[in-house]
Amino acid sequence: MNQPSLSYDFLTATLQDQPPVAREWPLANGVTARWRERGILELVPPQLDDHTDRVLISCGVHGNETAPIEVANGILRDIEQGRLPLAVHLLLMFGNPDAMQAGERYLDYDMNRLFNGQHAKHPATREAQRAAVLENAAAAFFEQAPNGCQRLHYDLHTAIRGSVFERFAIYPYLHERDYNREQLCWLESADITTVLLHSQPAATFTYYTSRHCQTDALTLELGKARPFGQNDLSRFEGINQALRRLLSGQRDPLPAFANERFQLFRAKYDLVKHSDQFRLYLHDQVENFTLLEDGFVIAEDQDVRYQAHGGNERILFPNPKVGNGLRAGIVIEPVAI
Ligand SMILES: O=C(O)CCC(=O)N[C@@H](CCC(=O)O)C(=O)O
Ligand SMILES: [Zn+2]
Repeated sequence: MNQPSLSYDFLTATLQDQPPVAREWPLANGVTARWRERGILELVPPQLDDHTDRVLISCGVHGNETAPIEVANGILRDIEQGRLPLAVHLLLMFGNPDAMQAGERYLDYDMNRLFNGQHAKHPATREAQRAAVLENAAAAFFEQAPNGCQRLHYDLHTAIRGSVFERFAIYPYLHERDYNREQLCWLESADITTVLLHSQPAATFTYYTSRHCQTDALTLELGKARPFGQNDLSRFEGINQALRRLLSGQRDPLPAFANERFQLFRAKYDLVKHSDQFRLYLHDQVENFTLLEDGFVIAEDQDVRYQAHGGNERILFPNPKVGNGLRAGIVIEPVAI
């Protein structure tokens, strides 16, 4: 890749594993680009001080979730060409380039189950090595953040199934920290009002940066996963415009948080696939957030039976094809904060 043509070429260069000729080069409007690793680019704004916010945008952690990659790449192109000013310190990551190239969720192991140190348990997989690279790059980026600045991480995904609520966010488990209502209102400005609040630590990228880099981190599920070129990007305009406002320093005042404007859910428990005997009693067309009738047997695995209670529970990410020991779905219930 040569210096002057960054944006679309950065995606192409990432896919083809071609590093740029220089590690640092200037873009329009006084922005500096720094190549960190394959698929990891830091953009330094022209005005940098102790209050400049740090924003990590990651996408392609699952290689077949292409719409967020196209959105991020469009933003990158507009910063490069001077159509979008940059007012934050930005780290952009294309998560799993080899899986993106192959059009697959992952090659050896689901990378979003390998953060928070879990990569050490699967050292032979390509995703473990990449997860360690992403963790280190994120940690280095946020370690250098001055005390007074906001640390934000948005990990952009699309889901395997259709969804009762087309777009939703996932808040990683916060331990003793409280939910950031401003972040929830920012989501609303991106047309996302459905949020799952996780109830336990996880090996996801957002849990890692939230816990270890003190970020306000959210996994965003922005629609259904489709191959490159087959996305209707008009359905992603909410997040596209919200990210552009954030990056360019347009901070319009947001209305105060109120539970009534959101559909909030908490994760009650995971359906875990313990063995090859795991049977899921939901057909492939069942959408995310489908209500589960009281008493319905959701899944069975040898002597374990997962059964719905109360009629208020819903199912999220049901997937019987995951590896043994992994989450094959989440049972959730409504909550207010
Ligand atoms: O559609 C699916 O079944 C999975 C979509 C997806 O990749 N979701 C993320 C959610 C991460 C989280 O629970 O915080 C994942 O499964 O990694
Ligand atoms: Zn995903």
